[in-house]
Amino acid sequence: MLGTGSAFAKTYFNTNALIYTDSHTLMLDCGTTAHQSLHRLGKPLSDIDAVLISHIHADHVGGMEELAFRMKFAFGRKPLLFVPEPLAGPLWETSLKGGLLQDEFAALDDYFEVRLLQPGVRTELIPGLAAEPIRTAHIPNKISYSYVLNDDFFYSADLTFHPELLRALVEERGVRTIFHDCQLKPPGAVHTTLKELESLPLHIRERIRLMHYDDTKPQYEGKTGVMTFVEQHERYRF
Ligand SMILES: Nc1ccn([C@@H]2O[C@@H]3COP(=O)(O)O[C@H]3[C@H]2O)c(=O)n1
Ligand SMILES: [Zn+2]
Ligand SMILES: [Zn+2]
Repeated sequence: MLGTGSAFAKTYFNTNALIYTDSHTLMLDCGTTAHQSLHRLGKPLSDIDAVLISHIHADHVGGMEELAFRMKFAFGRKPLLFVPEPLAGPLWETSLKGGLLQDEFAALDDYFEVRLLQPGVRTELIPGLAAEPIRTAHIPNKISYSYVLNDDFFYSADLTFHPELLRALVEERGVRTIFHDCQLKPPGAVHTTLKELESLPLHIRERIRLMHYDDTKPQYEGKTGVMTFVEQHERYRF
């Protein structure tokens, strides 16, 4: 995990991840703190082959301009950009265009090898990594996706509580691990609260790990039962 913090956490980097396969490295969300986190890890940006985006908030896409510029002008290449089709237009028009537009560079594919994903469709992104975007509720009328990775790992990104989805993932689809955003103190508003997650049955809770938490997280350590915290700069196998 490049980070496990909430959007405004100061002691944790943004909840972004590096996913390693045998041959590639993919970044899952590239927020404002992503490059600082990579630097802290001693991980060169040139090691990144691909990026996958969940939604347009700075803690998830705020590092995309730096990624695009450095890849293009420092390394002379275009990383793969996997993005659900409905998000591709808004990603350029409402987020990246302001910084990246210059005469001859006027679209996402001037900076990235763009691969459009279809919501609800499982696609192999790179050898050994398949992703299915699931449109999930975060902020009313905001396009936002969670991902099922390799059929048995669910990454919520930012999600308001959706117990039926979690139940279906576990009971019908055999998802074994859920990395879920967790707002420690209510109200959740645009995220899922710890209290909401604690209301789930044990067989679901025991698959959940908590991420996207605020700076008060140390006060909750050891108090979240079977749902333990995901830690930044730790590696997890799935
Ligand atoms: N309607 C909204 C919109 C945003 N927010 C806060 O801003 C953050 C943006 O990044 P996030 O990780 O989605 O978390 C959001 C809320 O903290 C919020 O609390 N209510
Ligand atoms: Zn967020
Ligand atoms: Zn968000």
